[in-house]
Amino acid sequence: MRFAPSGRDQGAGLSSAPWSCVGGAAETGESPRAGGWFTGLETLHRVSGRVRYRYRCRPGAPQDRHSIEREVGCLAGVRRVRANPPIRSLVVEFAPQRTDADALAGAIRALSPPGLPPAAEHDENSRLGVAVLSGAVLFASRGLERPLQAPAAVCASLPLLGEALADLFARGITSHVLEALAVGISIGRGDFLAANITTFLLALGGYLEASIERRSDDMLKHLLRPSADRVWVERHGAETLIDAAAVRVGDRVIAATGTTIPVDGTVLGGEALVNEATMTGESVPVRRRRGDRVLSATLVEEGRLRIHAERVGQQSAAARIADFVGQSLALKSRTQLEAARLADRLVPLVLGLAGTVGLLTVDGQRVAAVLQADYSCALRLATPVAFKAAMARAGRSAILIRSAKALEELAWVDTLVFDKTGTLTTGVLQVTDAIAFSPAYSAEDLTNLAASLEEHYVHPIARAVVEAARGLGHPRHFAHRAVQFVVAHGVASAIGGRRIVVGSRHFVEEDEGISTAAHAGTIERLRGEGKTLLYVGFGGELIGLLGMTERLRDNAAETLARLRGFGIRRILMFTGDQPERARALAAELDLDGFHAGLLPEQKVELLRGMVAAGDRIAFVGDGMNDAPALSGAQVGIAMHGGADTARLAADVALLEDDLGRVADALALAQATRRLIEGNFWLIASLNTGILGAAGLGLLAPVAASLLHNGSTLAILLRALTGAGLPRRP
Ligand SMILES: Nc1ncnc2c1ncn2[C@@H]1O[C@H](COP(=O)(O)OP(=O)(O)OP(=O)(O)O)[C@@H](O)[C@H]1O
Ligand SMILES: [Zn+2]
Repeated sequence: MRFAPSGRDQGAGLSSAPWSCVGGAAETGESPRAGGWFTGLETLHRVSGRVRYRYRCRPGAPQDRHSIEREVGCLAGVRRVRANPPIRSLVVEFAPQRTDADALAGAIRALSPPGLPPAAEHDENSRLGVAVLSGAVLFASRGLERPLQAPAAVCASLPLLGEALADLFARGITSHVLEALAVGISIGRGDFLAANITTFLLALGGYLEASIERRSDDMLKHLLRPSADRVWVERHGAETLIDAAAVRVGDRVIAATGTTIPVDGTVLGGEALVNEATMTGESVPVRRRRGDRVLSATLVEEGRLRIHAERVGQQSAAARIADFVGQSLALKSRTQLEAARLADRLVPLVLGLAGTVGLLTVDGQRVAAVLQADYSCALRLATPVAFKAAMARAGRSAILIRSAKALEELAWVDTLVFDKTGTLTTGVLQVTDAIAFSPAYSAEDLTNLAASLEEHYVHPIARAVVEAARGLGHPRHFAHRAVQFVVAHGVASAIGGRRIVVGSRHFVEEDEGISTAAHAGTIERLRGEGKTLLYVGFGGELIGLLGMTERLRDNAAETLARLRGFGIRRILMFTGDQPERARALAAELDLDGFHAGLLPEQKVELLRGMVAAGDRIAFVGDGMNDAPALSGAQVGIAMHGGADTARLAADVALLEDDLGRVADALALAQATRRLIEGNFWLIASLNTGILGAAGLGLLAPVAASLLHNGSTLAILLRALTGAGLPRRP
């Protein structure tokens, strides 16, 4: 049997940092598609700290002992789980001070089955069914005998009535209730055409929305798949890089700074700060060490872990991604929330108007006509549909926009802050100089030494060094101890018992106390040539320098010009590189300012200060050290090809290595804002007109329904087709 790992020791650190699991809805209570794995759960027997349930699984959901024990074992306070599927018995041991049998039962009921497709597809299909049914009724009922028309209309409107009743009990009077009331009055008055048209148009609208929602979900899911295709594992005592697909349960997987953890498992050794935002939405990293559970698709921000793989490949990824997408889609924009709130407030208004008209005129026809027109369905639907259409459009332009909220904020941005390496410059650096100072090492040795360490990391500099070593024709790997990565400084390890460091001058000189004074001349010469320098210190001595060049992106100037054209007031550069390089580039690109020599925390501090001062900032970065900054600005934009951390911390991720996409994203966001504002205006004026005319008795219910629903659909279609949104250039 498997023990829930959190049960081994209820260490203080562990219990204060509950890690989420698949279907961890029980903990967050927020996943929109939570629930439904266990349809029946009966408490059979309980004593302090132990409870036995009889359970029943939803048909089609996983029934195996392993899945059940694993998922239930993830719940807060659970120490140990034993499931016995043949007799449907589930024994759970828990920490009584943290939970009890009833709370646990609630949490178990709220679990969703791992790896099942989200409910959106069912929703879409059933809505299509309803739309087809009501459409058929609409067309057929003209030919029906009069006495058959009533039951047909009632039949077609049943789903609507059901939804309205459910709403009425759960949330009070909503637009669904108004719609049902209007349809009901029309049926009561024998106006079946009006009833059928309304039912059909509402059903069609519902289907369209579900369909676009599913499509944009699918796209996001596809785009968010973790990128790691090669994984370091420890086999027979040595670390080897293997295909992600070849990782097996029981493997010892190594995950280091800047990479996504490729498996679900338990930490065997090492220590790291892991960002579990993909799972929990919480972007403050948590410390993970021996005995802790870690989850695939979460990110190692700093440190290094040896992990015993318990779930690998699709098995772990599928569920994770579904969860993540659910979370990000649940993140509603302010506009969307405001529209929904406004819609709610307008419902009683329409109802009041209908009541007043009814009292004044005692004319059922007028009441039904007034009830046909309300603002809320258009208000409620048009905004999210426009956002999703824009997100889908963005996806086709190789821009992944994480949420409606991100898109909305991007439209308001007035300041852009760029990171340098890999963002304004191409992510590809070239090692041009390898200069050895010690006679014991040749220039080739120097490159090979540095590459032996750098091959373990993802950073443009690391990549350049590894490429340079490959380019030597006979790369040689120096056996070294585990590599330590110091963010924004460099890498360190030990070879033959002596410490080796490769990194910035600050790192080597100030942190490691290795003097560079003896080689000041060479350093100055290379810097004068505009080279980015890497210092190699070994055994406390500077043994050499690697000089690299980087190139501005071809379209950097053009993109910045476009951004200014979109109304961006300020364009800045924040870089970890030296001021000399930064100044030259800033002058070349005519930036409004720059800050150089920054550590990641300093980038965030600067951004926070600017946000506090009222700037609306988008930060564009690519590296793993950019993750904090990406979440520090209103909108974080991650370049393609950057570290996983950047991609997952970002609100907008570019899927092509093209800086121009930043301007495209901004153009799209602004166009979306215009589209939504236009829709607002249309909805308000059209429906006010309809309401007024209906109240004055100028519109029959059929006409009101056609006008209202027709215009609502037209507005939805306008949103859906993204009218006015820029197409992929
Ligand atoms: N993998 C690495 N190997 C060696 N040195 C590194 C490595 N990563 C970073 N450094 C050193 O730390 C410095 C700062 O790194 P950081 O990633 O913060 O900025 P950057 O890549 O130079 O520029 P930017 O901030 O514009 O992306 C680098 O200029 C380099 O000297
Ligand atoms: Zn190595």
